[in-house]
Parts: sequence; C-alpha cells; structure tokens
Amino acid sequence: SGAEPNRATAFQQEKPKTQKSRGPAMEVAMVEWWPWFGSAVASTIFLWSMITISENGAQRWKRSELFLAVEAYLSDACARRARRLKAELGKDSKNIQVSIDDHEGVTDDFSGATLWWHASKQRPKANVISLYPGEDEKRFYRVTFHKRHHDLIVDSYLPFVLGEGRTVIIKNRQRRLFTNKASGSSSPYGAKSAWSHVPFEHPATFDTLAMNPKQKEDVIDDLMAFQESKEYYAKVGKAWKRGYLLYGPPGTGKSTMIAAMANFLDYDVYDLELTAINNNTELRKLFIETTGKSIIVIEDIDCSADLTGKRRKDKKASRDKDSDGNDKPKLPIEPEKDDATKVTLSGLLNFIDGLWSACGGERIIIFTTNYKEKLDPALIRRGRMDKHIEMSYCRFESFKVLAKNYLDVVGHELFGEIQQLLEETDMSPADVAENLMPMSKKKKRDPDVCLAGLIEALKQAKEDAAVAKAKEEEKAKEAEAKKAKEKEEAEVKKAKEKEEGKDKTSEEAIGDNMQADKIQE
Ligand SMILES: Nc1ncnc2c1ncn2[C@@H]1O[C@H](COP(=O)(O)OP(=O)(O)OP(=O)(O)O)[C@@H](O)[C@H]1O
Ligand SMILES: [Mg+2]
Repeated sequence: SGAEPNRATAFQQEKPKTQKSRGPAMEVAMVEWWPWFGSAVASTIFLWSMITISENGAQRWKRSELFLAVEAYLSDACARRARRLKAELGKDSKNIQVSIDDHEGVTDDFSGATLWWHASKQRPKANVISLYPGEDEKRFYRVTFHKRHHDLIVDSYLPFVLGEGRTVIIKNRQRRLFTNKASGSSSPYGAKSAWSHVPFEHPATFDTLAMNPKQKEDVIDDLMAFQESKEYYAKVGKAWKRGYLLYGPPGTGKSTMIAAMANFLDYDVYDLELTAINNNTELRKLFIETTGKSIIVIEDIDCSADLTGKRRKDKKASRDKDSDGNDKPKLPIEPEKDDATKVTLSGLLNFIDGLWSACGGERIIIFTTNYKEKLDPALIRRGRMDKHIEMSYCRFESFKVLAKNYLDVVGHELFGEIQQLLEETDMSPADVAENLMPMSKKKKRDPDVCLAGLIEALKQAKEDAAVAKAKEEEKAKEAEAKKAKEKEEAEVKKAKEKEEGKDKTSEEAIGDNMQADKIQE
C-alpha cells in the first residue's frame, strides 16, 4: 500500500542534520518520521507501532542487556543488508565488529511480518551537565511494524532477538582467564574486583590431549550431558554445577585437560589460588564475583589446603620486619583472630556446596592434585567432586595421539618397540612430548630421528628406574639392619645395667632403669 514506507530509500535518506535541534523525545520521533511518509499520508502513521530500545535502561550506569542483544542480533543477522555500517575493534583488539551505523536502517522478516530497525542516538539537552562522562549521547534502536503485528512482535519476536543476540554475544566474546593471584587489588579500599583477568588463549583441545581414548570419550560425554541438563538440575533442585577431581603425577596433562574442557565448553576459567586468600569472607567474595559459564579451578589442592600454617609464618615474618625500623603505622595484631579468619576446610566445603546455588548459571569446579590420598575425604566425596579423573603415565594409546600431533605419524616401524617400552616404563606425556619436539632449527622434525630419540630416552628412564629401585631396596635393607642392631645393643645394655643394679640401692636402680628406657625409646 501507499502507506508502507519505501524502506530501502526512506531509511537511508534520513539526515543526521535533523537531529541537531532536539526537543523532548516525542517531538524528535515526529521530526524523524515526517519525511518518510509525506504529508499526504500523514494520518496513516497511526497504523504503525514503534518500540524503542535505549542503551541505558533503568540502571543508568549499566548498558541494557536488551540493547546489547539487539545490537549483536542486528550485526549478525541483518547487517549485510544495510548500506552503511560501522566497524569497530572488538574489546580484545583482535576481531573487528561490524554493526549498523547510526541513523541507518535495516529490515527484518519474522513469521510473515516485516519490521524496520533503525539505529540512532539522542544528545542530551545543552543545559544538562552529565554526571556520566562519555555517556551523554544516548544511542537507541527503534523497531517499527504494522500495528496488527503488535502481539507477535512483543511476545515472540523480541524474545527471539534477545535469545539470538545473547548467543551471538557468547560466540563473539573473548574468553577470559581470571586469577586472584595478582593481588594488586587486594587493598580493601578502591578494589574494583577481586579477580584480574587476561584473554584465555590456551590452544589445547580434546583432539590434542593424549589419554586413554575410552576415558576421554567418557569425559566428553559427561561434559555434554552436563551442558544440556539445565532443566534436569532445576527439576531435582540442585545447583547447576559439576565438580571434577583430576589427579595424577606431574606432567600427565591435568592443566592441559582443564584448558581443553574450557575450549570445548566455551567457558571462562577462574584460577583460584587459595594461598592468596586470607579468610573465608574473601573466599566468598571471590565466589560471588564469578559469572556463569565458567570453570573454577583450584590447582594442587593438597598443598593449598595445608598452607594455612605457612601463611601464618609469612605474617609473622612481616610483623617482625615492621618491628625493626619500619615506622609505618602499625595495625593491631590479634593472633587468636588470625586463626579464626583463615581459610578453613569447612569454609571451602561451604563454598563448594551451598553458596553458588545463589548465583545461577552453569559452573564447573575442578581440583587438581598429585596425591589424591592426601586429600580430606570430605572434600572429594561424590556429590562434591562428581567425577574423579585419573591422568596417568603415557601408554601406547596416548603415545599415538602425541605422535600424530607432533610428527603427523600414524604408524611407524619403531612403534612396536615403543609400545613395549611404554608398558614397562612410567614416562609422563609431558616427557614423551618433549622428545617428539626437538627444539633445534637444524634438526628438522624427522620422525625417524625423533622416535629413535624417544626410544633412547625410554631405555634411559627404564634403567634409571631400575637403579633407583635397587637403591631404594638397599636403603630399606640398611635401615632395617640398623634398627635391629640398635635394638640388640639396647637390650644388651639393659641387661648389663640390671646386673650392676643389684649392688646399688633400689632408688638408684629405678633412676637408672628409667634412663635406659628413655634411651631405648
Ligand atoms: N595428556 C597430555 N596430552 C598432551 N600433552 C600433554 C599431556 N600431558 C602433558 N602434556 C604436555 O606437557 C605439558 C605439561 O602438562 P600439564 O601442565 O598439563 O601437566 P600437569 O598434569 O598439569 O602437571 P602438574 O601436576 O605438574 O601441574 C603440557 O604443556 C603439554 O604440552
Ligand atoms: Mg598442572
């Protein structure tokens, strides 16, 4: 009909100039709209509805999530159809983000309805002094549609845009590695966030992770099931979280596995350093500041949980330093309080169990340790750590993955010998990988050379292990012999003293006997 705006031209003809003399918002809308329709059809304006989504919603300091979602949706789904786009460097200064330019329009179709999106901005009145510098220009998106589609747009289309937009944002976001180690912000005043972060760029994937294929499959299955079971967790009344315990000797790929999980799930990683936390309150604060879709990692939990003692010593040391010569104002130190405020096992357990049910969004928590048996059973019981994953020494299956990754070799005449040696020798994947990747420019990555080198290294390791074992056995034997000898000597001495004691007064004898017992102990 004649009432329908000629969108291809009408939207793009709109001049930014008309924005200059601004009155109240309603008036602005009219100024923008008049040229499109022409005075002849002015009355038909009442057939059209508009919805404005402005950058700042109810909370002025925060950009409206709906606005961001619309922005992401439009740049992803519709931007190609717009004529004027703007490009900006993304937050991580890596990818370029293209979005619709201000005062530009674009059309979209939804269930047979045609809609017109339009990006614009509104300057504040000249006599208003902005409290929020840089935010004095308010941008907004406005969608226009025929009145008869009102319900469809409000009930279906906008939720659809929100959902799509969120997905695009997650797809485009730079994933981050958070840590509480760099305690530049540890001061109680002016600290913005307890976490500092860097872009998470670890390249590890499950394809490059060397481990037993069945076990790997199992882990991937578990992660996928977890990701898809939001409703299930809600139904059974559990927080949407999952705990993994990764245990195994050094260099078997525990940290690599965490990176692979993060890449697989597209999650952020929070690396929690318990030794940098002073008390349970701080721990809780850190926890509350984590966002959904994240992996919270506590590495070497066996060391961390025990470290309260060390921390106290550190504090004592700094106290000592203060007392000799440092004339800074001193804080009162209460040693008893010191004990009461450290991170405790129960604090950690609370942290894992209860608290995070308060903050929605899926979370995974991972502990790593070299010594599973050292951990308090309460910490790793099922339900807290839902799955215990053992990372073990490199066997043939794992080796094949490494050979393919590092040398592009899937079969080789030396594989047989290597298989044999790997069954007999404990070598970590890290050490195997080291042998497959000689870091020398002259030596090209020749599979023959590398595999032969690995065989040498394995033989050496086997020999070393045998020597170490022999030494260990010898030591044990020596220790046993020494113990037996000492016992014998003590007994002889006791017998001798008893003999002599017959001549002494009874009082003296008791004293002597007691002494002899002490020596024996
Ligand atoms: N299973 C594996 N698959 C592929 N690469 C591995 C594997 N295990 C170790 N590596 C290699 O060895 C290096 C060290 O591994 P990683 O840091 O993951 O070991 P870790 O188990 O976390 O050791 P630690 O107990 O000392 O923290 C990694 O950078 C990786 O290149
Ligand atoms: Mg590690």
